[in-house]
Amino acid sequence: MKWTVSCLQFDISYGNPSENFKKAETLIEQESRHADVIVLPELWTTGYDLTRLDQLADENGEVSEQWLKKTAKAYNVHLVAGSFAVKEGENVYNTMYIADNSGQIVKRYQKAHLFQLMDEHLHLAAGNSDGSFELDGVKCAGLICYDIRFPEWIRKHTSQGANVLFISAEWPLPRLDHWRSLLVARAIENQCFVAASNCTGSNPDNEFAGHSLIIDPWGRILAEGDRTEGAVRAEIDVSESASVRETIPVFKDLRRDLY
Ligand SMILES: O=C(O)CCC(=O)C(=O)O
Repeated sequence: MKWTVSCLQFDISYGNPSENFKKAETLIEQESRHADVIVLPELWTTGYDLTRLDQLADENGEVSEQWLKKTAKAYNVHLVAGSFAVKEGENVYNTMYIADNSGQIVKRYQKAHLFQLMDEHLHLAAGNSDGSFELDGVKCAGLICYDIRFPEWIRKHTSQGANVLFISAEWPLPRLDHWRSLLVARAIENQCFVAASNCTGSNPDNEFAGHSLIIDPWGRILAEGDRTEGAVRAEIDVSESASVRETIPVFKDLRRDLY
């Protein structure tokens, strides 16, 4: 399977979902002329407006899901739609949605690792299930930002067969070097594609790094953004993941008896 994958990066308007929906839809409309799969950043409708998240969060994901189904179908594109603040009962979850190009929602993943440095644990609840899904018969996983610092969590998904990892983030500029190194490492050690979308711009507390990345299973960077808004796009041949896994059989050589 060959896909053209586009990671969108943009400056999120803080606490302003209607503005962000407009911006995302303009970019999706443009990029859907080229891409089979479009990836969006983390919490892109609200930004990190955590103290107001209780009011801004989407009750049971109703608005997000409706928007997603309509948009994926209208532009005939698979959407790894980044994450949304979704309220369920008393809790707000940092929730990623994936829809296929017919407008069906194929996955909902709630961020498992909350980032204490940005107070996520004070405003959000952590998810307890994994991010594995399939698109066009390709095994994939969708994970969020801080999750990439947990190689065991990523390995769980690639051990289940994921050949493509999609990452949505609001990764701050001061740790841009970590972002790049961790993503390249996750691609090399898991012998899979990584397509990672990160927002640009800033909010009252942070500047964000942009630098969305698409990396192949050998760890080569196929496309990388800078800090300007737009799309970072590359064609990927998903079968390359299996051939790298044959060349260096890391998964066969895992010592599951030792660790
Ligand atoms: O791990 C990091 O340095 C950044 C993580 C982060 O910003 C997040 O998970 O939202």
